[in-house]
Amino acid sequence: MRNGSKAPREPAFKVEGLTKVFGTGHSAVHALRGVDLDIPAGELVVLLGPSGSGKSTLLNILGGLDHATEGRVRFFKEELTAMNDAQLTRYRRRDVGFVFQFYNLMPSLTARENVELVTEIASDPLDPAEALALVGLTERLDHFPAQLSGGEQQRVAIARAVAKRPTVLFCDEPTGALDIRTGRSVLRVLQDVNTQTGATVVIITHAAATAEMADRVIDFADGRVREISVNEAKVSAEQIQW
Ligand SMILES: Nc1ncnc2c1ncn2[C@@H]1O[C@H](COP(=O)(O)OP(=O)(O)OP(=O)(O)O)[C@@H](O)[C@H]1O
Repeated sequence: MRNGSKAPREPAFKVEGLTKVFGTGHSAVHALRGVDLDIPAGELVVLLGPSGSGKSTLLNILGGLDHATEGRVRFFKEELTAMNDAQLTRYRRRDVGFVFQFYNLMPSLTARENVELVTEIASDPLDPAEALALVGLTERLDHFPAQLSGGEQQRVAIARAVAKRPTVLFCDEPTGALDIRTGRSVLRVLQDVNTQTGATVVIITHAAATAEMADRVIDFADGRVREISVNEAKVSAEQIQW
């Protein structure tokens, strides 16, 4: 049995009949067409699927950045789809970290200061140096983004996202701008965040091999879940075969 003798994990997210339509009439785009899925708390989940299949739309709704057209999303005991904008903002601030393909660091601030932007407004944050140690950047605390490689900048962005101790970390193409070796080191950091902080980590990627390190792989096609597979023998990021 997966997870040894442990009981199945409680769902962090329970998604039922989720649809999202952008626009109306002839120009309507059906980005999600009735999605049902569970994301168990503490798992590392990879979302795969062709361009335009609805992955980012799902992530944006789960992350409280966008509203569903129909259907329900439950986050533990709370219903995200019943929240107003103020409640969604509170949910994002308290529970959610985001990592995107481009790092969005402030160029005039050091690595430590970029992380401090978040820790200064979070309620029970990690120390910025501790967050940067978690991503292996202890030696780079006082470097500016221009003095860091792409992979290092992405690791600062991950430190910034995890410094507020999010319950869930959403990553949209986190290795999309990186070469294979650097991408692998960033995936390793996401794996460490998952195991060391217990955060649920959801990664969108076009690199199908990333699925090898996931607990669960959700394959999208045309706004629907095509397949969900549980990975019985996940590997560490270094062992991924590209
Ligand atoms: N704000 C928007 N307005 C109109 N259509 C949108 C909007 N956002 C997304 N779409 C459309 O919804 C569909 C799903 O897009 P989405 O970005 O979720 O796909 P994706 O699987 O994440 O693609 P990619 O891998 O290229 O990022 C696409 O047809 C897209 O053009």
